[in-house]
Amino acid sequence: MKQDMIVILDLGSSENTTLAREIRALGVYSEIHPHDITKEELNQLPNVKGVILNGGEHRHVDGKDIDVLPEIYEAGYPVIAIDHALACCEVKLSAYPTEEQLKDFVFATCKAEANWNMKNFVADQVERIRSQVGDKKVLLALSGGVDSSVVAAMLIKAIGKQLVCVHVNHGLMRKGESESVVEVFKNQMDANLVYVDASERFLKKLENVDDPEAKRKIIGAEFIRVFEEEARKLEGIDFLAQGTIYPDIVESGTKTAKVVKSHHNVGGLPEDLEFELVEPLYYLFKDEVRACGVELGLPHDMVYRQPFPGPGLGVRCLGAITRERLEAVRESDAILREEFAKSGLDQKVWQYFTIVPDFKSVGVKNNARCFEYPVILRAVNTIDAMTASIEQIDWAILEKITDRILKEVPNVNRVCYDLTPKPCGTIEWE
Ligand SMILES: Nc1ncnc2c1ncn2[C@@H]1O[C@H](COP(=O)(O)OP(=O)(O)OP(=O)(O)O)[C@@H](O)[C@H]1O
Repeated sequence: MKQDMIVILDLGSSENTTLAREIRALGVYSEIHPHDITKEELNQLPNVKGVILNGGEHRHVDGKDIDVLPEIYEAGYPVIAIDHALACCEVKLSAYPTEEQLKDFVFATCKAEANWNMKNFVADQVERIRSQVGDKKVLLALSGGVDSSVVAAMLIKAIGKQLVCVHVNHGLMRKGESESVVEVFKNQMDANLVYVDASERFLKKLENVDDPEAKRKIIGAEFIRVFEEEARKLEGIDFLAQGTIYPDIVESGTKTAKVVKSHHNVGGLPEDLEFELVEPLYYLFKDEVRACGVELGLPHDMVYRQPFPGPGLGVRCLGAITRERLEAVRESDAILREEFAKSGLDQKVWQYFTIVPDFKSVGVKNNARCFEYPVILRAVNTIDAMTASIEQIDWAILEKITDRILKEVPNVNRVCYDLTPKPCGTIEWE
């Protein structure tokens, strides 16, 4: 293993991730572990140089104060405590450490080296994956999104053709998206890729369904069904890889934090399909996942793309999905993305897309009355997706996009710009 590690033990602080990130910012790898980790478990973690007992406002759990096991102090590592007056170590800080205090502990006391970088992380993960998997096969659901793409690239590097990727085209992908998964993974990286075109099947299931929640449920359940069918066709698979990332774990609730939301990746597979999990991005934050993707040689567009909802364009084709309107969403979205890239807005705006509602309005085209759909543009900025503000797009760019959509997208005769911030409008319309 190439990187030194500082272990943070979670004793109810709400700043565990902030602390982990600050230590990583010093160039030293850091992981958060539960307060009741045993000495043996701690000793099994690679290259531990020091331990931080991170106390805080949630230390009182189920009527009593939680604490680390006394044996932790005998594990042979330097220990520092934050906001934990009863800790049995020399250095006890009453409040969150300053940068100087942190540096002093990490470098002077623990003698950790600043050797945390993506090159070393990838090298360590490749080694871990090889020893976990041996000569067995691993299955991965590859959406083409950032997380599963980086997992795929990592596993291809570690075990090559022992990885089987399954990409499901549910017909709700953006223009060119499934094609780019095939191009990058099958053609360029020579991966073992199973491409399933299930568009017809999804569209059939979604016919006449106009309730947004019902649409999302059908898409999710159908995805699991298709993936399960493919998994059953394959033989001798022992592992399932997932793009679980650190915020998924932290948000799912540690032993002291209240559950923010439960997160399942490719959850929902039947229990008789028993796989052991491979999760090589488990300890990475989103920006680190992107940096890891770059290190693994993935195209910039794939790694820095904007977030895309699981149900895809299905929630932007409002109401009951029709092929006609789905095409209008896909084509207008492609134009919007192209024009944003040309003007550099793609580097600035967090998320931008188009929506096509299920009603028509009157217009005039080629001197004749027409009755067609509107396209709604949305471009928002946010830090945490809890609130969002509207991007003030240059008028000339809006006009150019409008002009192109009206000329190039069939069945559309009107373009609108959504000026609603969140709250009260959510980012997506459904
Ligand atoms: N069309 C698809 N084909 C194959 N796998 C998929 C597809 N859609 C989703 N998945 C799998 O389900 C996981 C969760 O999907 P979700 O839409 O929540 O994206 P995510 O957590 O942002 O991950 P990603 O960035 O990889 O899309 C993905 O990481 C991927 O493994």
